[in-house]
Amino acid sequence: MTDTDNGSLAHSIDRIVTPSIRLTEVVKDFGPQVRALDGVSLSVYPSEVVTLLGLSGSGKSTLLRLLDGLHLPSSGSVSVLGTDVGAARGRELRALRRQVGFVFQQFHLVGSMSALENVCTGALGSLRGPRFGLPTYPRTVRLAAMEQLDRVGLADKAFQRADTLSGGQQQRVAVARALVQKPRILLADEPVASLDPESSAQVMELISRVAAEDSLTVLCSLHQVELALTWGHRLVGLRGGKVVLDKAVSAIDRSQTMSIYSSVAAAPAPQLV
Ligand SMILES: Nc1ncnc2c1ncn2[C@@H]1O[C@H](COP(=O)(O)OP(=O)(O)OP(=O)(O)O)[C@@H](O)[C@H]1O
Repeated sequence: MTDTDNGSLAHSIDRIVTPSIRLTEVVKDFGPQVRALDGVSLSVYPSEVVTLLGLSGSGKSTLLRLLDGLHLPSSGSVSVLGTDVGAARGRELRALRRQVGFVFQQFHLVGSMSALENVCTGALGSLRGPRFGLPTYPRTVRLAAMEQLDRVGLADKAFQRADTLSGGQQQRVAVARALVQKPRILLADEPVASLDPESSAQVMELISRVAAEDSLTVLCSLHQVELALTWGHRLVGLRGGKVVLDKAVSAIDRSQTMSIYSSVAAAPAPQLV
């Protein structure tokens, strides 16, 4: 067994289960100087929680942004829920994005809005026109938002301004906002990087719990090996834009995670092309 056996096994599994996410030989260049992803092939299956580890600049955010159409691949293909993301435009891309929730390191809440209104904004993709204030959202959306806030343990903070909440609470609001759109996939880009260890564990426990309850496929980038081993089903390591580790957490020997971080000098990140 090698450190990327999951990658080769994926070809066999793909014939039986359709992956929620499939990257095939994806290269992403930013101009002629920077190759952020260098031939990445990866399949993520329904209800899997996969964590992405890698040094700063190894390509984690780039990979996640390709899945939502925020970046286009330079070559190779990116398929999400059966849609070719690189080719999708307009209505098809909007329909795909409604099924993909995104949680960011910096929460991206509107500080002057209440927690509840921030959660309601998660439904904007399926509403017509802009909304100005909580009462302008349909009652069904407000109720669904309240339900998600309750689920993340923050019903009592519903009418509190987002910028008065702690970092951990703000991230839980951001998770509720992603959930209100009823996604099938949840992408999380270093969701706990700005949080203390206790809040980090709470947010990871929350993501893991809602993933199980809603059968979500999760791809989550992290910097902490320990969190990846505790909350993920599978760990994918990126170094210099390449997959260097792809294994079920249950099969990982902790020392293998060093392959993601070792030989830093030899890992050209970013690579010059
Ligand atoms: N929009 C962009 N324009 C130019 N270069 C970019 C852009 N986005 C990312 N890069 C470069 O691509 C490489 C991979 O960046 P990326 O943000 O994906 O890494 P990362 O693993 O998410 O890093 P971090 O852990 O610091 O967030 C880096 O060299 C980065 O500078």
